[in-house]
Amino acid sequence: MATEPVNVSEFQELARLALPKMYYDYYSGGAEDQQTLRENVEAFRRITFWPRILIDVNRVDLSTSILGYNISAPIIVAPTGSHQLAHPQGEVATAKAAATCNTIMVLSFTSSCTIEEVATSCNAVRFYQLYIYKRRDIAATLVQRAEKNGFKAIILTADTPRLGRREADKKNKMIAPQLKNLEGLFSTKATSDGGSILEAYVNETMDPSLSWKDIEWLRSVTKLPILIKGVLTRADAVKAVQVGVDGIIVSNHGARQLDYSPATISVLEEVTVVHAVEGRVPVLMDGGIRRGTDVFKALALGAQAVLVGRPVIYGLAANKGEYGVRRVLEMLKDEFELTMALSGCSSVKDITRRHVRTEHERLLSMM
Ligand SMILES: Cc1cc2nc3c(=O)[nH]c(=O)nc-3n(C[C@H](O)[C@H](O)[C@H](O)COP(=O)(O)O)c2cc1C
Ligand SMILES: CCCCC(=O)C(=O)O
Repeated sequence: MATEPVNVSEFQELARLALPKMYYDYYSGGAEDQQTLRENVEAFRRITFWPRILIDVNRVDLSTSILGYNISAPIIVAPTGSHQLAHPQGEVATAKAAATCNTIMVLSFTSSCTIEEVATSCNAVRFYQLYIYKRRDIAATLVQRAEKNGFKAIILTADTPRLGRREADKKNKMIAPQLKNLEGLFSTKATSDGGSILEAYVNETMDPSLSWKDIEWLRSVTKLPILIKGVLTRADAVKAVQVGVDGIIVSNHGARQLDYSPATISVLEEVTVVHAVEGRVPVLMDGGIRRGTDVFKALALGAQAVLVGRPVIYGLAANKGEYGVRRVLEMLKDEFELTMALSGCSSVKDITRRHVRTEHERLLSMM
C-alpha cells in the first residue's frame, strides 16, 4: 500500500508488512477458531442508525470525563502487552500519542517499558492494568509504584486465570514477555515443551485462585479507584457493583481468551441497564472498535467510553511510532465526530439509545 491509510483498518496490513511473523501473529491473533475475534467486529456491523435531522450541529463537542478526568473524546488506549516488539520506543511512544490526543493511556502489566519511564515521558492521564500472580507481593509492589508515579486508577484484568489457546503462538513458539518492571523482583524466564513460551510463562505465574474476595485485599494495598476488566454477564456486573468496584470494563480480552464468548457490543446493554449497573459506576467497553461509528454505537448502548487495542499497536508498528498511534486515535475521533453530526448529536450526552437499532430490534419489527 503506497498511499497513507485512510482508515484504521488499513494500518493492519502496514503492520503485517513491518513486523516479523511471530509478533504480527501474536498481536492480531485470537483464541482457537477465532470465532469471537470475527464476531467482535461483525456484531457492530449488524447495528444500524436512527439518525435525526435538522438539529444544529454547527459545533460538535466530543469531550467527556471518566472518573473525573476530562478527555477530548470517549476513546482511550487499551492495555496491550509488549509494545517494544512493535516499535523500539514501545509504550513511551504510545503514551506520548495519548497525551497529544488528550486521552487516557492504560499501561499494561506486561509492558516492555517501565512504569517510571512512561510516567516521566508525558503528561497523559494514565491508568495501570494489573495481573495478579501467585506471588501477591508482586502485585502490591507494582500497584504502589503506579500510585507513586501518578497513575490514577487500577484496572484489574479478571479474565485470565490461564492464557487462552492461541494456536499461532503455539506454532511460532511465541517468546515470553520482557517485563522490565519485574527486573530484580521476579524472573520472566520460562520453558515450554515446544509450544508457546508466553503461554507457559503465564500459566506458571498467574494466580488461578483469584476470586471476588481478593478485591478487598487489592483495596487494602491501594487508595486508587479499582475497575474490573473482563465482565461479560449481568450477574458479574451486579457482583462487581456489590463488592464496590469503581468501574467495569465489558471485554472479552480482544477474543484472545475464551473463544465463543459473546461479542462485547452484543452484551453491553445487558450489563449497563436492566437490574445491572444502571449508572451506579462507569461502564467502559472494548473489542472490535475500528470505526467512529463503533464508538457511537457503544455509547448509545450505555458505555461511557471505549478502549482501543490492536489498532493502536498497528499504528505503532507501521514503522511510525508515536505518529502512527496519534493518527489512529485522530482518525477514530474524526469519524466519531462526523457520526455525531450526521446523527444529530452536538454533544456526547445527546447520544441516546434511540439513535441505534440492534439486530434483535430489527427482527422484532418484522414480526
Ligand atoms: C497484543 C495484545 C496484548 C494484550 N495485552 C493485554 C494485557 O496485557 N492486559 C490486558 O488486560 N489486556 C490485554 N489485551 C486485551 C486488550 O486490553 C483489549 O481488551 C482488546 O485488545 C480489545 O480488543 P481490540 O484489539 O479488538 O480493540 C491485549 C490485547 C492484544 C491484542
Ligand atoms: C500475560 C498475558 C500476555 C498479555 C496479554 O494479556 C495478551 O497477550 O492478551
